[in-house]
Amino acid sequence: MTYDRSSATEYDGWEEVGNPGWGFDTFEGMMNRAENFTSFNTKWYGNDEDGINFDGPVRGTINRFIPAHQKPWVPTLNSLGIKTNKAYMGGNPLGVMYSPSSIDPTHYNRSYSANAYIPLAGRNLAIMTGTTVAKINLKRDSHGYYASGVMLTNGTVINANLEVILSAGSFLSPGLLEMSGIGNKTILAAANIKQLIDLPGVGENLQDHIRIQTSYQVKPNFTSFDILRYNTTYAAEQLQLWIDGTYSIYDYTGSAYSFMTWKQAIGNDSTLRALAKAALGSSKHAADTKKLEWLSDQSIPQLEIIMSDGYTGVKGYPAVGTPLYGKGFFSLLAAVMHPLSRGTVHINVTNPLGKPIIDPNYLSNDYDLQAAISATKKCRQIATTAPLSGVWDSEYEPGLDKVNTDAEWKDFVLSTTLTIYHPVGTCAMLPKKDGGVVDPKLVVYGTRNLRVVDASIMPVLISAHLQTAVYGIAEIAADIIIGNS
Ligand SMILES: Cc1cc2nc3c(=O)[nH]c(=O)nc-3n(C[C@H](O)[C@H](O)[C@H](O)COP(=O)(O)OP(=O)(O)OC[C@H]3O[C@@H](n4cnc5c(N)ncnc54)[C@H](O)[C@@H]3O)c2cc1C
Repeated sequence: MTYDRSSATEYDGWEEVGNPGWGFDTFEGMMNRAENFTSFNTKWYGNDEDGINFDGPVRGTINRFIPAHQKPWVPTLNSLGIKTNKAYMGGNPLGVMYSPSSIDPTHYNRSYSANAYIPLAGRNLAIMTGTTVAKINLKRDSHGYYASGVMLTNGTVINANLEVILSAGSFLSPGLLEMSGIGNKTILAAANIKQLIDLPGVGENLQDHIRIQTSYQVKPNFTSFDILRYNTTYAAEQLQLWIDGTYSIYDYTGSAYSFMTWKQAIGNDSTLRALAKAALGSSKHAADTKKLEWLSDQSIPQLEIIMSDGYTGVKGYPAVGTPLYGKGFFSLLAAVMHPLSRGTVHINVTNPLGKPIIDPNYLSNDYDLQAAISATKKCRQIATTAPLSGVWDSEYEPGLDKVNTDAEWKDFVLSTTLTIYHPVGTCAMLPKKDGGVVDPKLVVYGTRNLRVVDASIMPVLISAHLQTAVYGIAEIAADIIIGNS
């Protein structure tokens, strides 16, 4: 439920790679349209000059529940040179902050498209739950291919009067195009699907944020979120408070965030920049060239570190019966904002209607690996800096006595790196010659009325969690479609 935005320069970058009308000037307004912001804490945000809005459908809130051991977060980052940023939704996210969550403060549930937008829809919206689309039906006339409708997995055909909008997400939209005969000839041939439109960019260009974390056992005088794992009486009481709409630990969402450049995080960033240059070689791909450019731009975050309450690492919460069972922890989650690895997602050619084959290609170059190592070391530096150093007794993962040398950090990163679930780029909005799948009107190349509207169209991964951008993309699409119809 992290609700944030990247730097203005990154949205501008989407425009610069061949998409007129997609820069921050437009996109900020589109993200604002979706947003209805409430802050209980007027010290954090509170006026629309900060790049926030108060009358859209999706609720954003600075959480009212902040654990006591999280209070040192802002002063600790401040003492490491990271300035407090109270307006980080406005195109400059660098700094340390309490981030909003997409929470509806009237009942402390998640606010999202299903409960925010659908109630606003007209009576002509029909939703078919539990229904899976097998493919888009394409027909050809003298003007070329057009989408005549979709076929469900049970064989039912639904006809389209005007157009078909594909929003199956970064992992499933490419496969639906492939099932429909749009994509790379070799993949379609292997799956026995007749190629109708040659579009080799489908399912390529997969980018994602990688996440690595360290964890700390809090001093006994602090109550961490882990209490819900081992104290069922407390958990039941708190759940009832939440159901009753009263202040409760169940209100908790991650709120302690920070975004920094490599210079801010590690000082001299020349090694990382050299590794990035070497990793990309002579690539002219838009995602590569933009990421390289952004590495030298001191307005763009390269590292995010979140203080996440409760244990959220890889080793696992201590097992029942072990000495640490019943103890509380927090974790510092680091996310590399612009990893250079690009992967793929395609249909499984031996079972095209089954799960897709995802190859995220994580840590496939020395920049990504070194960035992950630097990110994890930064987590420890933050944890061992006052006043945060005063709230914990021991580093549970990886352990102060276990990981110290470069080789140990490398092993730790290689065995514990996760995703933070931000896949983009697999139906990229780029010129066709550059590997694009959709044009700036989100129309799939080679068709005139098939659009993709989801995270897969983002051509370059941005330094933010994705939901606000997905709402912005949907708002732009709505304008384009209404303008067309
Ligand atoms: C675990 C997790 C945590 C996340 N946390 C955050 C966060 O805190 N903050 C944030 O900003 N972002 C977060 N994200 C990212 C964010 O949720 C996604 O970027 C966003 O949902 C992408 O939207 P989308 O419309 O592209 O795809 P989706 O939200 O994936 O929507 C695609 C929809 O298409 C449906 N679909 C797919 N194939 C078919 C088919 N063949 N027939 C019918 N329906 C189909 C799917 O069921 C799904 O409902 C998180 C993601 C994950 C997975």
